[in-house]
Amino acid sequence: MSEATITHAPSPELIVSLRGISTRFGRKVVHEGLDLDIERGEIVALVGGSGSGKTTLLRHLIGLTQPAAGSVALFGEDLRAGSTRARLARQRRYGVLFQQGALFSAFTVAENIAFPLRELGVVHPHEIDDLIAVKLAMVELEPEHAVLMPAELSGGMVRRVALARALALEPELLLLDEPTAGLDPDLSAAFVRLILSLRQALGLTVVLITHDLDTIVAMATRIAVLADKRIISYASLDDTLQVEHPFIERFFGGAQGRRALARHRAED
Ligand SMILES: Nc1ncnc2c1ncn2[C@@H]1O[C@H](COP(=O)(O)OP(=O)(O)OP(=O)(O)O)[C@@H](O)[C@H]1O
Repeated sequence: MSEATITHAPSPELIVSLRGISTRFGRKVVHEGLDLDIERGEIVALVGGSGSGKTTLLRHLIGLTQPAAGSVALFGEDLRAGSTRARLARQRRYGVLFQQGALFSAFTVAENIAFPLRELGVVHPHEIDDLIAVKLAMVELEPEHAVLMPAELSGGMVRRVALARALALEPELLLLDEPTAGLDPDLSAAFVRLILSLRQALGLTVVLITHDLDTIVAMATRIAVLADKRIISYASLDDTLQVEHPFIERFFGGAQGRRALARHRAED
C-alpha cells in the first residue's frame, strides 16, 4: 500500500483522562481503580448513588483533592506536571459551577462574575465591566442585575450568575455539580436550554453531576455510571439502559426515570 492511501482516523482529543484512581478517607474506600476518558465536545452526565464519590471525583479533576493512587490529566496534561504558571494557564481552561451556585454572599453579582478575572489577573481592569456585561447577557440576565446581592436573587438567577462566573474565562471545559437541583421543572428546562446553546456557541465540553433524569435525557451525549467504586458503564442513554446493574435498574426504572424515558422516546 502506498503511503498516500493510508488513512488514519483522527484520534479524538481527550479533555479529561482519569486512570487507576483510588481514593480513601480514613478506612473508607471511595474509588478503586477508576478509569474515565472524556472527549472534546461531549456532555457527560456522571451519575451514582449518594456518597458514591461523584463530587470527590470532580474535586480531583480540578486539583482540589488528590487521589491516593492513579493519575488525572486535563487537556492532555497530567495535573501533577508543570510549573505554577502552567497550572494557572490550565485553570483558565475550565469553569466550575459548584452545588447550589455557591456565590460569595458579600459580593454583588458583578463582583462574583469578575472574581476569576481578577484572581487570575488575565484581564485588564478597564475591560472587566465590559466583560461582566457580556457574561450577564450570555446567561440572559439584565445589566441592572449587576448591582444586586446574592440574597436578592431567585434560585434560577443564582444559578445563572454562577454559570456566568464559570464562563468568565471562556473555558473549554465546564464542570457542573447538580446544576438544576432545587429548581422547579420550568427553570430546570430553561437552564438546560441555556447550557445547550452555550455549548453550541462556545464548543464546550461539559461534565455534569446530576440526579435529575430530565436533565440527563435532555443533555447527555454519554452517561458515566459510578458504582462499586469505579465507572461501571460509560455509554449513550440507550446503551446504558441495556446494562444489567442494580443501580442502573433503580435509577432509570423508578417513576421519574420511566417518565423521563417516555418523554425522550416520544420526542425521537
Ligand atoms: N473530606 C472528606 N473527609 C472524609 N470523608 C469524605 C470527605 N469528602 C467526602 N467524603 C466521603 O466520601 C464519600 C463520597 O462523597 P461525595 O461527596 O464525593 O459523594 P457524592 O457521590 O457526590 O454524593 P451525593 O450525591 O450525596 O452528593 C462519602 O461517603 C463522603 O462522606
